[in-house]
Order: sequence, then C-alpha cells, then structure tokens
Amino acid sequence: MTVKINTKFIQEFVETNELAALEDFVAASHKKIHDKTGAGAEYLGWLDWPSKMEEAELSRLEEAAEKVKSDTDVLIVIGIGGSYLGTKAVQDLLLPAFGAGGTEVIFAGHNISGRYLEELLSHIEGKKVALNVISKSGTTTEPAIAFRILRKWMVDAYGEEAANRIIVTTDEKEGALRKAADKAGYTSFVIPGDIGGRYSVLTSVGLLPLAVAGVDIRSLLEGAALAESTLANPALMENDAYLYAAYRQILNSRGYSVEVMASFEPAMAGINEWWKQLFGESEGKQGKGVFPASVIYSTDLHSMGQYLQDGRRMLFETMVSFTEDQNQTEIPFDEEDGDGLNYLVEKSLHEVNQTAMEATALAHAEGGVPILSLEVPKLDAQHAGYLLYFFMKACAMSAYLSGVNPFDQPGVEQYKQNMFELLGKPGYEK
Ligand SMILES: O=P(O)(O)OC[C@H]1O[C@](O)(CO)[C@@H](O)[C@@H]1O
Repeated sequence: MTVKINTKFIQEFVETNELAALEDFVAASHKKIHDKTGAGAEYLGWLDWPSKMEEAELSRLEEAAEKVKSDTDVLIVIGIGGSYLGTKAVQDLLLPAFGAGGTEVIFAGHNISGRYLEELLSHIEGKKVALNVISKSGTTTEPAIAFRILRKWMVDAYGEEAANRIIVTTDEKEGALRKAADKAGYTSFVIPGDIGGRYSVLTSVGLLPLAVAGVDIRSLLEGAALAESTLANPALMENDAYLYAAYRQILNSRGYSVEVMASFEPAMAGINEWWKQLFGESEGKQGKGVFPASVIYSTDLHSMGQYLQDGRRMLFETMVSFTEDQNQTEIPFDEEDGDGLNYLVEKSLHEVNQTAMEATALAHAEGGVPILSLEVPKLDAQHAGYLLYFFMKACAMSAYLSGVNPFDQPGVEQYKQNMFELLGKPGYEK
C-alpha cells in the first residue's frame, strides 16, 4: 500500500544520471528534515505526527465528533487555507459525490462573499447546526468575520446553548480564538505550535470535521503512519516522494515552471486544491517555485486539452491514478448499437478511463509535456492518508532542493496589510 512513481513517460525527458547527480543534495536535505536543522525546522511537527498522535487526544476528538453527529444536521467548518482545504480534500475524495447522508459538513470563512454567506444562512434555516471554527493564528480576517456572523446566528437560535454547539480549533495559548474559547467555555482542540496550517490536515484541524463527515480517521492516520516510515528512507532512488521532488526540480531548472496536477478521478478535485496551497505557499518565494495548477480529466481534456497538447511549452504534468478497479461498472450491450459503443461492452469503465489516461499521456508526451505518473493502488482512507503524507514529505524536500524555507509564507502578508489600510483598521491608517 504505497504511492509509486511510474517513470514510463518521464524517461525520455529526464535521464537517470540527472537524478543520480542530485543524490547527495537529496541526502543532505533529508538530513535537514530529519535532524531538524534546515530553515523553518521549528515547523516540522508533522513529520512524525501520524505515529505520535496521542490516543487520548484521538479519543477525545472522536467523542466530540460523535456528539456533533448525534444532534446536528449541519456542521459548519469556518476556516481558510490549511484550516479547511485538507478537510474538503479528504471529504471530496472519500465520501459519495451524491447524498453522502449523516451530518453534512460545509465550509465558511474561506471567502468574504456576502452572497455565499447569505445562501449558507438560508441553507441552515430550520436545521440543527454546530460550528467548528479553525484558525491557527486565531486572527485571520475571513474566518473571523464569518465566525462573528455565524456566532450571532447561533446565539439567536440557541441562546446560551449555543456555546455547547461551538468547537474551537486553534493555538494552545495564543490568539483571539483561544481567548474566546476560554472565556465562553467552548470545547476546544489544539493545533500543535510546530505544525503550520498547510501541514495540519492530520491533526484535529482535519480529523474532527472528517470524523463528523463519516471518514474513518483511524485508517487515514494509519495510512499516513505507513508513509511516515516508508518515506523516512534517505535514499533518493528508493524514496518515491523524494523522486517526485527531484523530478520537479530538474524539470523546473529546464524551464518547465508550471506543474499541472491531473487526475482522471473527479473525487481528486479537493486534493488538487489542497496540494496547490501546500506547494504554492511552500515554494513560491524569492522569485522561485513551480506554479501549481490542476485539471480533472477527461472533463478538462475538453477545455484545457488543447493548451496542454499544443500551447506554450512550460508545462509538465503529474498524473495521479488509482490502479485498482473498485467499481466494476460495465458498458451494456445494445442490439442496435446506434452509438457504435458495442466494441466496449467487455470493458469496465475503469479500463476505459485508464486507457484514456494512457492515451492522454502518450499524446501530451509527444506534444512535449513531461509526464510524471503517481500510482495509488486504491481509493480509500488508508491510501488517502498515505497520499497526503507523501505530498507533505515531497514538498519539504522539493522546497529545500530549491533553496527556500518550506514552512513560512511571508508573501501572504502584503494583501492583508493593504486591505487593513484601505478599510481603515485602527493602527493601519496610512
Ligand atoms: O489558520 P489560520 O491562522 O487562520 O491561517 C489560515 C491560512 O492563512 C495563511 O496563513 C496564509 O494564507 C495560510 O498559511 C493558512 O493556512
């Protein structure tokens, strides 16, 4: 049960000796990660988190989730960036696309749209609602605004009972949210100080709402723990996360500066968004970094396919596929065969989809797009946990290989500063 790189389509673009040339650099960066000596090392808490998360905390989290499930129709997760993308990603990946049932988990505070919030408020009217407000810093404007509005809604709806329906996930000691939780007596969970937002999906940040949504969070952690041990191997050629990181850097140095994450599984859409934040915020600094983009095929072959095949050549693609057929849907035989599809009747949709992937990879490689292929055996909670950890480990390695700190995001501050000035926040006047 691992995520493997298939090098079939990349061999013609990257030679083995180019990889070999990176071996020492990878070994040195591995040391930086594991000995915690690189830039931002104080944020490496995620590295052994899957194996070290305490049973008591996990049980407390499951209890809180059970309580929410027992008396709530809709849980609203309020958060932005790493405080919600991981939950959305795993939820999209593992839960049925239609009518998942149980407590519905929806999101707020990841935008400032009045329309979105009004629609959300009308959706929850008459329903039993709980809030999980998540912010590591406790000071991010978008979730703070949403929390203020939704907290008022909760107090109007439930009076003093509202406090029993609000769960706070934030820093152990600092920030406005921690103060609010302590003052109002909300149930609260801690985001470990040494784990940054975009690396936090496997902490209470993701686990609580995912447990409410019906995801098997123990299997998720199990998969991540397996990745933790498997990907602790320092040898580049034996560590697929490091291979993925090394290929990215080699391609980037050759001018392939945009990575398109492509999957033939629509459930991957959320993972794509989570991955974009992970790599974008980790690597996009000092004028460096591969720009992370994403598509879902075959849908997007009919919109972006032309560009991928034939547009400006600065792209490489990473195709994620699930290799096992877990569905068995076949195309039925039709007497008249008016649509000419009878030649497919012996094949499952999985086979047709895999063939579409192969055909696309062949075409794009021929069109000059280097293709990395990541193979995941199955689409389930364990493999999802493995995949999440795989990307986090690869991201840390990739950022160190490109010479940047994987764990800070100084550039995000600029827009906030401007917004505060323009809105006239006290202390920020020009
Ligand atoms: O959890 P917080 O502190 O509200 O931060 C939310 C997001 O905002 C950022 O700090 C900047 O966009 C991200 O790194 C983070 O995931």
